[in-house]
Amino acid sequence: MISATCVAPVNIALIKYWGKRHEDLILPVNDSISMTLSTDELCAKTTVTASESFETNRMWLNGEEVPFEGSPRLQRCLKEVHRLAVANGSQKVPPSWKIHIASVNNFPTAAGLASSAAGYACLVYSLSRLYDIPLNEELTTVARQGSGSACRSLYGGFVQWHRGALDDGSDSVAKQIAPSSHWPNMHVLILVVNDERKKTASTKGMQQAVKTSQLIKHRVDKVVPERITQLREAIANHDFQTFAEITMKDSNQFHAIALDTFPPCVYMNDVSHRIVSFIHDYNEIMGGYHAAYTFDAGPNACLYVLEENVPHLLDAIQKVFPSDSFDSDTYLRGLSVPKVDKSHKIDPAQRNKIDSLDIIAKNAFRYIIHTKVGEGPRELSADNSLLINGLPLEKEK
Ligand SMILES: Nc1ncnc2c1ncn2[C@@H]1O[C@H](COP(=O)(O)OP(=O)(O)OP(=O)(O)O)[C@@H](O)[C@H]1O
Ligand SMILES: C[C@@](O)(CCOP(=O)(O)OP(=O)(O)O)CC(=O)O
Repeated sequence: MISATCVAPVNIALIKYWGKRHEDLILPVNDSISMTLSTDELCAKTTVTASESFETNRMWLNGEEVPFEGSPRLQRCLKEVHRLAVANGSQKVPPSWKIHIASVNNFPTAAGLASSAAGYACLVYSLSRLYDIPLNEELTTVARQGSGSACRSLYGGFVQWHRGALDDGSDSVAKQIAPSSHWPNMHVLILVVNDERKKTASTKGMQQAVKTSQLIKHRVDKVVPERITQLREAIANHDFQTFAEITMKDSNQFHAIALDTFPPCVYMNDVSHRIVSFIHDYNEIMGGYHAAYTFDAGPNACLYVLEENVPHLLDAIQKVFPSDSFDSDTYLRGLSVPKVDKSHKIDPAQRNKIDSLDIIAKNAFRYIIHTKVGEGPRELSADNSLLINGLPLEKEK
């Protein structure tokens, strides 16, 4: 019996992947760029065990067994790992051995916080450790076939998923643009919006967009290629102004395409739109971009902000979106935030303008996660295993 246990990060796209040119191979219609978030705050953790004595492949997600054979995406990932093991001459795991997988997310699953990206990246990375396959571009093509955005979570820092041109998808790979150490003060606040409404799953939503949206063609042919070049340059130059503008415009365009889909897909809600409007007001008061929003296929906002501006932004958020739980231990999660004091050199005129902003909504967020740019997946020691003798910890007892 052999095992590997790993953690993998969430990534949030700055230029969105939306639309496939091949459903099964998960080949996108456009390139995308994301930032990987630190695993200290958000991560998937997975143990994979292979044994001669296992009769079937099995998987447990957050403690509950999920049908392995009923999931074509899981099966495709395993099949691809087997193929790479042969190609790399790795004989660590005999091909006839079945595997057991246990995975947990330290944040809500399927709540629009990119659990599928962290989850499939973690699965594929753990399998690569088990089968002794190197982490390289080819491995990103395997994660891509679990969930498209997962290929970007195999690297830390800033990552580009190249759409590729080949029919077999072998050139549709993720590559790191810059490591997390390149822009270490790039922080993120995730505003988890109070909303239990069910969304249209990303897979379905983008399928409908490709079929029915007329705007998506213009985005793919014209807008994204220009933005990719500009954003790469902005990242290289630590140019937060261009970074922020492209990020916000691309989020808006993605949601415009979702609305241009027929029937339309509505992912943002009223609170999301109020956050957008607040960030524009805030940036105007500050005389430049101090924060940039982006929204995935759900109402939660992800705000990019430089570390030195976090306390002031959070202070302003609490002014306009006051929460009764602000001082509770569970409202502000993740990295600690120093209180705003005199060391935050804010022009008194700006201070006054922020202070005079009206309350927009009370108790609009369930909680806020403060995190930052982070590293790619990593292997943990055996004492972190989620499986004992091939069964999840609690089932074994
Ligand atoms: N740790 C994990 N290991 C393996 N698969 C996972 C893991 N976490 C989530 N998944 C898969 O991802 C699915 C959830 O993906 P879904 O796209 O619905 O939500 P999300 O990724 O949280 O949100 P979004 O894609 O909108 O950001 C789960 O049903 C499961 O199949
Ligand atoms: C809005 C997005 O988060 C869409 C992510 O879509 P998925 O990667 O979840 O879709 P599938 O490939 O069908 O599994 C934008 C992005 O991450 O680029």
